Amino acid sequence: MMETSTQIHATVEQLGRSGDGMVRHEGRAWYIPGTLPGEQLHLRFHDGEAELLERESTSPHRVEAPCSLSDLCGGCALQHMDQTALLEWKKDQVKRALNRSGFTDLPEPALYQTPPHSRQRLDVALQRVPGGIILGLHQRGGDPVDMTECPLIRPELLKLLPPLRECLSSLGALTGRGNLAINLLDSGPDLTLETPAPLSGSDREKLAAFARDHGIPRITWRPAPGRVMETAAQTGPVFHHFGGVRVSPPPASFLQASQEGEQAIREAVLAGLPPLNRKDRIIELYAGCGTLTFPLAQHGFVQAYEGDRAAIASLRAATHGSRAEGSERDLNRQPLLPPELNQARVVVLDPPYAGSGKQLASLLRSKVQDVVYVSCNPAALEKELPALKQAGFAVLSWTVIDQFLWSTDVETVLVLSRDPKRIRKAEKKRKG
Ligand SMILES: C[S@@+](CC[C@H](N)C(=O)[O-])C[C@H]1O[C@@H](n2cnc3c(N)ncnc32)[C@H](O)[C@@H]1O
Repeated sequence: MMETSTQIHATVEQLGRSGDGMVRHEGRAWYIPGTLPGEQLHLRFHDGEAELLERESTSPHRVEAPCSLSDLCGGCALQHMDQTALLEWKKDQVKRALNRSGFTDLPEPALYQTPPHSRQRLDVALQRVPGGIILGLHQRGGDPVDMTECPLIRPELLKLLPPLRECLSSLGALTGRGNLAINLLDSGPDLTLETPAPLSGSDREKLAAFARDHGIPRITWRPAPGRVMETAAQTGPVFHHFGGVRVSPPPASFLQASQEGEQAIREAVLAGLPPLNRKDRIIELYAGCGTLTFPLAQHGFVQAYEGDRAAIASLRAATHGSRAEGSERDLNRQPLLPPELNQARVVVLDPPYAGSGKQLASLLRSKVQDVVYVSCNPAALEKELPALKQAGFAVLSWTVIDQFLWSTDVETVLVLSRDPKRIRKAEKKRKG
């Protein structure tokens, strides 16, 4: 059978959720990587696929990618877009989610963008290849790309990569594919390594020597995520500070992507609290190991809930002398119920990427008037916002934080209230 192909000229209408330019052809949307809104494209459609033959015009927001790996590495989808336009696009995504959910009369948002070289968390794939290993992020749907440069990560992490590559390539346990998570903590880089085979005695010696030589307090090993971990090397205490409180995060624990992003989130959350007495209760849901708990504890008594056993154990161990307590709870299976939530003057929630599901439904049935919602996914937010609107909440303020520079991810802090007095006050301030 003869294959048919069609050629067209089309203009990119908008960016899709993955950051690819969207054009319409024969009633359907097609997504073309590396293109920007307003750009004119010459395309060929062949076998159900769109091929970019030529970009015939250039968006004023197009810039040269700061990284020579940008076409290959799947870590960044939008390095070819200037940072101001990128932040504006992220803001528009959140605004659309709010508007579609019925929140139309909105205050101006606060915007924040983290600078390059600020990422403090890195999760890289490892792959044994002839003569060594590849250490880097996956191409879109493909093999990892060796991270020989990266404009995202902190310089300390970048500097660590060449000796790390050398050390890991000498490990017998890395027989095929593996993974490495690095959290840059106050105590130094905390490494969690996954390899297909168990570590041998000689592997452990190499890791211990690497930890000693490079100021790494801890290297942990596990066969796969969720499996039992063991300490492969420990040269000193592991710690990090949240709101001035010293916490000992578990291996591969959740940490905000950058210190700057964490600060922006923290400031937006604290600024969104209603007036509080020190005795007032703040219920914090999805607390991790205490990023927001300890700063919140300076404003009220915090009851923090978290499902990850190791994370909540580290939070609880740090609560001594602070005005916070932590409880382990799977908030999907056992959401906090309205009578429990009603004890709170304000609820702060920072759910995972998928959103807060049943927990939000229970929150909306409670009498809680004030909520600060931290979201890392506008799509999940869009699913949950209509119920908040229906339950009588208004958006008092919203902050869009681009802490995942050059990716499509967006962090948002929404300050919501259904307290008529607080809503009126916010409106008065906004309009007058
Ligand atoms: C986006 S992180 C926020 C953590 C913390 N607020 C911070 O800023 O570091 C989401 C947290 O939700 C926790 N989590 C995910 N699913 C959960 C569940 N079903 N019940 C309770 N916690 C859960 C994760 O372990 C993670 O710590």
